[in-house]
Amino acid sequence: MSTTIKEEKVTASLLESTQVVIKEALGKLGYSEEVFELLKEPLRMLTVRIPIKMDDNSTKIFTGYRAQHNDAVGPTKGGIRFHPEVDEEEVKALSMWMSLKCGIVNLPYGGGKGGIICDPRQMSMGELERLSRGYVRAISQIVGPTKDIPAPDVYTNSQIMAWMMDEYSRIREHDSPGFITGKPLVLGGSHGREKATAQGVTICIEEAAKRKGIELKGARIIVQGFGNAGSFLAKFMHDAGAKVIGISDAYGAIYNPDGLDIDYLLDKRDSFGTVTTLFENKITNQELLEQDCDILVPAAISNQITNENAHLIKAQIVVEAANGPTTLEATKILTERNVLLVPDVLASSGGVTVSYFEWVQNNQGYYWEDEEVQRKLKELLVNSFNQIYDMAETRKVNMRLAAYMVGVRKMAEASIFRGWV
Ligand SMILES: NC(=O)C1=CN([C@@H]2O[C@H](COP(=O)(O)OP(=O)(O)OC[C@H]3O[C@@H](n4cnc5c(N)ncnc54)[C@H](O)[C@@H]3O)[C@@H](O)[C@H]2O)C=CC1
Ligand SMILES: O=C(O)CCC(=O)C(=O)O
Repeated sequence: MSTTIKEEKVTASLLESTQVVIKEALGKLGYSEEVFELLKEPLRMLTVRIPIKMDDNSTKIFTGYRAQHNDAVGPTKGGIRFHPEVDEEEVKALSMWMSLKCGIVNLPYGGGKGGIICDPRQMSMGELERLSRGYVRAISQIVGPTKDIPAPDVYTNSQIMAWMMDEYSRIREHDSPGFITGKPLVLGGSHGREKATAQGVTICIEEAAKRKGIELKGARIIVQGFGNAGSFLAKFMHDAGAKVIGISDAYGAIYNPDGLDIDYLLDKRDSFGTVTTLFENKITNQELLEQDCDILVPAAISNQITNENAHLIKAQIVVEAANGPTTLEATKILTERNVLLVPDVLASSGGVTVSYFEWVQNNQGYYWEDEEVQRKLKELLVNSFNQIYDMAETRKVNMRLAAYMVGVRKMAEASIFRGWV
């Protein structure tokens, strides 16, 4: 019972704190209160109940959501999360962050996000397939290549995207690769999508390190989370000559000041990003965040750096690969302590950027080489980083507020031009 109350409190504050920063950003840019009223919540939120036949022949009803924040700029876009702690308020906040990411990288989208309350680690492949297909049937009226385009997020992957694409194509009675991104290459996926989030984080780390005068080669890095975002990032940092001294997953953290054997860990991790269960000598996720390092990358879940531990963070640079890992109070504390915080809506925008490239390729029916994807991604993210860093300097605001100011502008302008406010 007490866990439920705590979870509700935490997720409600994710939405509220997003609203606080959006309001401040719009105010700084001179937009009216009506614009805030429009943008403070998603335009649409669908709740669905999905009955699934389980392997033991029982029927289980799963609850899922799809939020569409604002489609003034274009169709909405954003991932689908399969996690036991998914809830409505969190999905709303996640859809709003997607709008900001698309604004920051200047993609022709608004933000969307979906989630199902479930624990895929406890489900068979058959159950997962039926749940993925059931979710698509339940939301099919409001999604589509020109309406709302889903993608992977926590505990979903290219196989789940493939089932969902197949189900949508059957409903519409024509092949619809542009309905969803993050697909396997053979089904119209893009080169580079799997590693895109980590690639974007890497670009942000490189830029932030330059600003802080830190040499990446030899820099000590801690990464919380060893899934899609965290594990690729650990590999990229290791390959760049940095020393990855700590990583974690949902079951704990491992730490070695001399550096971890990243290739071994990558080889041993499972498809849910679990690897620490193989080790006895562990520390907790919270202890990991407080270890001495140069660069800290939260790449797992929200609300990890709070007013309780922000003053204990030793890193000079914090780059948010996860959505919402740092609370507003903690953002203030880190900024006052002169830690360079690269906010989620910028740092994790590499995923949706390459998802956009995938959708463009699906629409054209013409596919790009990996190098082209890498070049275009780098160009966009370096430009976005510079824009936000300069905004923070010239307007004397923290990096999160600067990112919201850059991210919200196009959506506000498009809503005004459409005559919505
Ligand atoms: N996959 C993508 O393209 C994108 C992901 N993100 C964000 O990055 C973060 C990680 O996502 P993915 O790597 O895709 O997920 P994933 O499902 O591949 O991996 C999740 C990782 O987080 C760990 N984890 C789960 N619960 C945890 C807990 N309570 N404490 C510590 N670790 C925990 C898991 O063990 C696993 O290592 C999420 O916040 C997600 O929203 C952001 C942008 C794009
Ligand atoms: O790739 C996408 O479209 C969305 C990725 C996502 O859900 C995120 O950036 O949080």
